[in-house]
Amino acid sequence: MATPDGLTITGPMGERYDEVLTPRALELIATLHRQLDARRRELLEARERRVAELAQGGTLDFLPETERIRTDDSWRVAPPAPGLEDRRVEITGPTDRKMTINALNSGAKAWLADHEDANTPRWDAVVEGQLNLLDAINRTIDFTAENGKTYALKPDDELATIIVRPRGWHLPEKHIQVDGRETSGSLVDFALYVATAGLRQIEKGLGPYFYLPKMESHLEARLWNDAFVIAQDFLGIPRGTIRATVLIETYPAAFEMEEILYELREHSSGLNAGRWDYMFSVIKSFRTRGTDFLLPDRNAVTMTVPFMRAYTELLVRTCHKRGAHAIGGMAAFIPSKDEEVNQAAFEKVRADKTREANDGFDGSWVAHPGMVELCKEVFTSVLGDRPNQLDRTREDVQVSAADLLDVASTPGECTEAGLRNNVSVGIQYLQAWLGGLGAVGIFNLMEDAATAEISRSQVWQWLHNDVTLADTGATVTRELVDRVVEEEIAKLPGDPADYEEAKQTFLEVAVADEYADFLTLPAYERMD
Ligand SMILES: CC(=O)SCCNC(=O)CCNC(=O)[C@H](O)C(C)(C)COP(=O)(O)OP(=O)(O)OC[C@H]1O[C@@H](n2cnc3c(N)ncnc32)[C@H](O)[C@@H]1OP(=O)(O)O
Ligand SMILES: O=CC(=O)O
Ligand SMILES: [Mg+2]
Repeated sequence: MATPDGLTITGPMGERYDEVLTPRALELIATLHRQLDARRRELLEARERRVAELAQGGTLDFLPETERIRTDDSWRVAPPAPGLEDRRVEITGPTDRKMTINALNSGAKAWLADHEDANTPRWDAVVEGQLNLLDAINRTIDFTAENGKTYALKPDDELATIIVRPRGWHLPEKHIQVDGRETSGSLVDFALYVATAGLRQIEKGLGPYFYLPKMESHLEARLWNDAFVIAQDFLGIPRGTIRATVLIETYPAAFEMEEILYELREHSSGLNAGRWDYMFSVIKSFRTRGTDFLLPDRNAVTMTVPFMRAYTELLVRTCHKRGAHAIGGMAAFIPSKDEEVNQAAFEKVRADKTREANDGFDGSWVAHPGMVELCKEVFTSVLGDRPNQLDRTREDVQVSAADLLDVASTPGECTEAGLRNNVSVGIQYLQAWLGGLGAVGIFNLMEDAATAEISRSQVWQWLHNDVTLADTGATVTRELVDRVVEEEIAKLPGDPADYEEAKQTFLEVAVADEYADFLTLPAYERMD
């Protein structure tokens, strides 16, 4: 197929790929790459410099140089765009054909169509996920399962609004190169959607809407804003048509929430509390700083511990001060066939959503269609007929940098049970990811790239800080981790040899002295 000068596609061309890899979409990728990729790389280097400063005893704080933005009460973000006024329940999930139909039909107000945490960015998933979105928007999507069950969309007015989550700034797309360099996964996912299905959304009275993941600073938000302006001008659509909700899911970003809204204000549709990546980022940011930033077993860190509470309270306060939606995070419990486990899962999700609704969030996330009604019911009990509670400005909330940094007072212990859970989840997740599944249920919980990052980072942190386990009194050493890895693999179904690739990837990201920034980076290298 014809491609713009300097752009090469190294991935195979499957059936109908030309409907997504259109000349216009490819031209946009080349334009965005040439104008923005050098800055993207500089911003990734700035992340490395910050990590080095933190390792040398530095800290995180609100930025003095942007104080003017925080104290200027005059600015607001754009009013909610069509289809985004009422977001009391949003479902998330990957963009394969069946899940696309199920998510759109689920009764949720919005669907986060995921190219990030819940997705394995294989070339076929990258392109076919976009094709599925195009078919859904054109209402030509259908699906027949192997068991003969057929799937079709409900009428348009019953479908969730589509919000696409492109990959984070750190992820490359090796199958599309411009001027001999691999491109940014973020810009590829963004351009392919906005130049195809996203444009169709405008014709339908909606718009190309996005969730922006894993940002670490307002300068990264500025880069996205510039991408939006370039794309809107390129496509001849008015500025402000594109809308984006930013996930506040890194530790540094929690100190720049207001600045992030400001950078994107013309295109902003709010902030989301991405709790799992946030926890991962807390571990990652201070991983070499001994016990001051040591989290207990992953499952003991709830949303009510002081540092997590400070983060969500500040998020609601910041959003509503600026007229932006505040969207809650993911309770990882999913329905189970075991009635007792199922009941506990529903109770925990109800408690989580009730806390969020009472705190002022305008809506929240669920991972499974079976949880949609529950979340809707909880938020409706607080919102009633109002589409949101933007009027709850939460002026009572006062959160300091010290509150956000107060990890030390988190109750709980580091245990061998926690170590075993982290090892088993990490290996099982990587096994699924390398096989093309970016989200899976493990031990009755939804696991995705964010939750798996917590597991492998905890193992790294405990190992590299000589942590003593409360239940056994043992110190976490390389020998102990190696033994636990073998024992946990032996408990999994099938031949232990089948897990070799996942095991090696896990060891690379959980024990190697050089900490990998993201587990998906070495995993992506291994994928083909
Ligand atoms: C940290 C974060 O970023 S959270 C956001 C990213 N993570 C996610 O989006 C995870 C989303 N959830 C999922 O992917 C899935 O729920 C899983 C993988 C955890 C479990 O999926 P399954 O094992 O298929 O669960 P289960 O068998 O109970 O599913 C029942 C039905 O619901 C469907 N379903 C389950 N979850 C979803 C979903 N999120 N979206 C659409 N449909 C779904 C299944 O396709 C299945 O459909 P069927 O009955 O027509 O065959
Ligand atoms: O993307 C969401 C998260 O919790 O991570
Ligand atoms: Mg995340």
